[in-house]
Amino acid sequence: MKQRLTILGSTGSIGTSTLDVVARHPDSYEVFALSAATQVELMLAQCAQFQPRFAVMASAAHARELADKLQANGLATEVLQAPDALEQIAAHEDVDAVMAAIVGAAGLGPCLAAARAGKRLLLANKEALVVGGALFMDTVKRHGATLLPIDSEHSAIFQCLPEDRTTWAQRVDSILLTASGGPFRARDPASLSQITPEQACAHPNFSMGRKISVDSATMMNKALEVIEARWLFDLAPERIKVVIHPQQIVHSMVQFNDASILAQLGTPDMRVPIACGLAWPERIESGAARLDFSQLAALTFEDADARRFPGLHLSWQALRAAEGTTTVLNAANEMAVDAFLHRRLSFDRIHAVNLETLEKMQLPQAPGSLEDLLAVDARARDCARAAVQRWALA
Ligand SMILES: NC(=O)C1=CN([C@@H]2O[C@H](COP(=O)(O)OP(=O)(O)OC[C@H]3O[C@@H](n4cnc5c(N)ncnc54)[C@H](OP(=O)(O)O)[C@@H]3O)[C@@H](O)[C@H]2O)C=CC1
Ligand SMILES: CC(=O)[C@@H](O)[C@H](O)COP(=O)(O)O
Ligand SMILES: [Mn+2]
Repeated sequence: MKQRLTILGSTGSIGTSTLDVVARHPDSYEVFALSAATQVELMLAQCAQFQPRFAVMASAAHARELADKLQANGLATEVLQAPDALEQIAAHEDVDAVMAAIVGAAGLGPCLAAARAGKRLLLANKEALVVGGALFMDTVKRHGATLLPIDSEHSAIFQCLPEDRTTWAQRVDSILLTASGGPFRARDPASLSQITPEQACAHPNFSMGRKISVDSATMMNKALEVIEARWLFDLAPERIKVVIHPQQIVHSMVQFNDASILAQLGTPDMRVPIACGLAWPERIESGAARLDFSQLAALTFEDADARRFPGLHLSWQALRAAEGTTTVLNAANEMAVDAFLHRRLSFDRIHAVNLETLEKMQLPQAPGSLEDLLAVDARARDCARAAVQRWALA
């Protein structure tokens, strides 16, 4: 029986890598539904190749445009419109697994819908878990969903941890998330105000979407990954460490209480964690190049300089603060990065917007529901929008 897949965000970097792996295994996987925001032409091409039952677009206009093109090409895929349709294709009774590859908090609703339906949830969309936190993990557990990390560091940790989750806490001292340090790791911090979106999106090892690429450059990606790891592996923040490893051959490590360290290595190619998530506990061909140790110059490791990467430490700070603070941090960062990408804010002020939003946002009570979380997210975005305007003019 083939695994029937919904791919949320199929036209993005993770989405297209997922379809690359799926196309290598036509006897094991079939595409049930795809989703995108605005890329109609790419979605049309994906529908022609994989013939999904449904395709979802973010707006009525893009949905109509896709429907017309599908009809003109004699393709039977039915077009639906987000946001309701995203939850529909994530939870559909004819779906076995959902690849969560939408960028940002926008992916939280469909992720929770997949979890409530007890699906195999392949999570790349780290912001959904950063915002959802305890509610996300409780929903997975309560409905018997299977949550598999796709983020390369968290996939590495998952591959190194013992299968028996009940004994992790006693055997694991800490986990070490590796980080590239981004494209400006060795650059003079005084010159960061001049950085352009194109420079910030030039990641040293991976070709990724624009938002995560900027996050890697500020190391806010690693801050989000610390929060993601806290929830995925139920670890206290102080047991989650970060080490800069520019080559990104070691994708992260687990430090056990007998001083052993287990690590997962490989070429920096997202098709490896994607294949791992699709096939787990089996393994399938990912298409990634094999690591040739004779060609490896050196594997180096260094501390993350708090001066150069002030955003990284906001993760542990937010995890120790009032519940909902990580939702505020994520919302502020999404707004600041979007302003930077649209040239309304300089690169070196992304952190200032995040800091100011955290300082100004009051959290009277813990957000206990999705509605509460979305309300905190919306208020934080309003607060961050004002901070962007202030810092853009300063
Ligand atoms: N890229 C990578 O290597 C890695 C990515 N991740 C995580 O995976 C997620 C996806 O990243 P990536 O693939 O790089 O992102 P991209 O920006 O490349 O793709 C995002 C996808 O989501 C769609 N989308 C964007 N906004 C919305 C919205 N508001 N509602 C519905 N769909 C939307 C896009 O549609 P459209 O194409 O039409 O704009 C696209 O299909 C992120 O959370 C990222 O942090 C984690 C590890 C590595
Ligand atoms: C491929 C992946 O998982 C990204 O999160 C990438 O690792 C970015 O890494 P840095 O944030 O360490 O540059
Ligand atoms: Mn990562």
